[in-house]
Amino acid sequence: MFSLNGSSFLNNSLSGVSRNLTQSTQRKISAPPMVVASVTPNGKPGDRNVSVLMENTLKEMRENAPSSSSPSLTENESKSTVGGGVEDVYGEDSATEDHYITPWTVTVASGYPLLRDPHYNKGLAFTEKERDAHFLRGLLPPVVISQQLQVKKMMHNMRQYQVPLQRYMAMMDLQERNERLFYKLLIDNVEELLPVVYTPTVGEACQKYGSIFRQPQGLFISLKEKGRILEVLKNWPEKKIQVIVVTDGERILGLGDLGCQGMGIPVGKLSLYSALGGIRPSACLPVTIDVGTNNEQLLNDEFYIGLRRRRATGQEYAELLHEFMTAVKQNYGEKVLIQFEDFANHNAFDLLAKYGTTHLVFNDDIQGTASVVLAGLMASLNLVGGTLADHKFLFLGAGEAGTGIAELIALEISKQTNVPLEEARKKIWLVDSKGLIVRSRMESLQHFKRPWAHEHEPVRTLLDAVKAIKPTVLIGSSGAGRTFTKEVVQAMTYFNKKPVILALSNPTSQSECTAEEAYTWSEGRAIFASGSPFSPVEYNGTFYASGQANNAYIFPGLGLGLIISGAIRVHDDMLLAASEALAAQVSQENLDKGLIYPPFANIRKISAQIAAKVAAKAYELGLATRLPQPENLVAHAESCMYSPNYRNYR
Ligand SMILES: O=C([O-])CC(=O)C(=O)O
Ligand SMILES: [Mg+2]
Repeated sequence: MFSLNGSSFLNNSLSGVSRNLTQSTQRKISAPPMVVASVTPNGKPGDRNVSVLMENTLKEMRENAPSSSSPSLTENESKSTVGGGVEDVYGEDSATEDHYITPWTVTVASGYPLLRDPHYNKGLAFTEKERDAHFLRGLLPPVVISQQLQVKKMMHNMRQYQVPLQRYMAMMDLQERNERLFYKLLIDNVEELLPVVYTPTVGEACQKYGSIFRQPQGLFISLKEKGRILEVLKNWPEKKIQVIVVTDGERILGLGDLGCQGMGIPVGKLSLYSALGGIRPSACLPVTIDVGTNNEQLLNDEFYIGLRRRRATGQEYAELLHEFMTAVKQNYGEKVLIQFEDFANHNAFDLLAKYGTTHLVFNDDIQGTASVVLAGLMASLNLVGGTLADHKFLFLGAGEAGTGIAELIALEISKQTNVPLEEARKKIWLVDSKGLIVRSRMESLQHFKRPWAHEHEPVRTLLDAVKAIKPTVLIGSSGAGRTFTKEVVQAMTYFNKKPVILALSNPTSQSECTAEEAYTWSEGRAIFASGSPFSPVEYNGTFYASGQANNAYIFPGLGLGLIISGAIRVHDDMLLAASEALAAQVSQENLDKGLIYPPFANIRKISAQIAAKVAAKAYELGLATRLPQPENLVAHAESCMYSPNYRNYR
């Protein structure tokens, strides 16, 4: 299939389309196939610029309303006016005869376009036979090497770069050049490369997205596309989409409003869906909704890639989002998973509540983070003792992550102890920018904070809240760095033999404290994990390794579980199931090192376990549509996972 980002294909190979067709006909081969936009009604064979052609066609479609443009029919001729029909990849069945459709055709990639197609390119790993069969002779140097050697070489090259952003760019270039090699590299070197394609480096990449921009990745839907979002979705070259990660860029990690440049996040999350969760890359669609930005620096940046206006709000915002959500379901059906990512609080909760009942959606920052933190807490009980209900939790930050985690902990406590949810919530306290959330503040609180307003006198600072509440677990989720001060960590250590301290905010610059600070200030007693990775720390001659409490442990497996069961809704019990599955993967050996998360090196196995538990829950709740339920869900999940190994071409 051609890649939109593979401008290479569009630019280099349209003259090659007819050649491809001829060659493939002559040779009667069928792999690797490519979808090409062939001649449109108003185009000529061999026209180079398909996007212009398609643009014209679409323009024409818009100008000619269906009834006025339809050819006149005689009395006897009947035409279909109902766009229903059986589901087909190209949408012909669902278009009435009045509608224009895109005349997609399938052909076989060979020669130069094959080398430029990231889905099928293997570079120097094309075999002699493939070089003959696919007209590659002379287009490559004589040597034939294995994918393994390509990985070795790429890793060697990657390690030459000192600057993380250069590594990020090298990885993105590889993704655009040779997709399987990109995934092979990422899967085989996940611990080394996760911080490159994902947190923390992706944060810097988003901040500088405009200046490092080379090729578009993902789908950009801006206010300019209002009224035409369905058309925009149809421009995407892949027809079978299973997961969409969408952001509006308003709260990128803890970095704030990065507008359209937030695209790095959906792209990064989806590369993890494939590498960590085994979802086929072609089934993943990154989307950024551009409603403007309130980031003055970006508005004044000559390299900014987004709409140069302030953010749309209210009805204008809601309408664009609604059109998007409707178009997605219309185009991809009921079972496409939509992950909301890095929306600001004021939209995140409302979008989740609004679409949670009509679409297969979840919010990664509210629910994915909650699930990963709950898993870490469950595992930490092996080190600190007691049950969840025996502990007292204090949060700094009462936004998506804070309240999402708090609610999932309360739900689990309520299930374990049979106390009402309201009772379970009383073990959990939250501090926001105005201090401890208490009953006397109720009137002025945003709705998502209200369940946490317990009876207590006002407390202004985090340190005073630690002293007043005496929590056993301290969780940072405010997006503000350096807020777990020495005094705060020392107070936690004063009240607890082994204080559990989670500094969740991302990227590293926004972390509430560093691993080194946590271990030093607690004199090596803290059970510490953080959203962004930290290297092991030496304190008093002992090495302390900390886990990464990042939703990257959860969403790939959760997504896989939803997809293999054909789930149509996300249920909180699935998040609890995911937490239990992840916690069960923490070995005694991990715990002995103070780790409350398993190493990322085993993540595909872990994702399969999570997927199996999530799928089992979907079946149990009657939310699964893929029937019958496979007997061994773990084996089934593993068998469904995408492998990046090169395929052999006929
Ligand atoms: O992206 C990450 O590393 C975790 C996350 O969702 C966030 O910080 O918003
Ligand atoms: Mg996020």
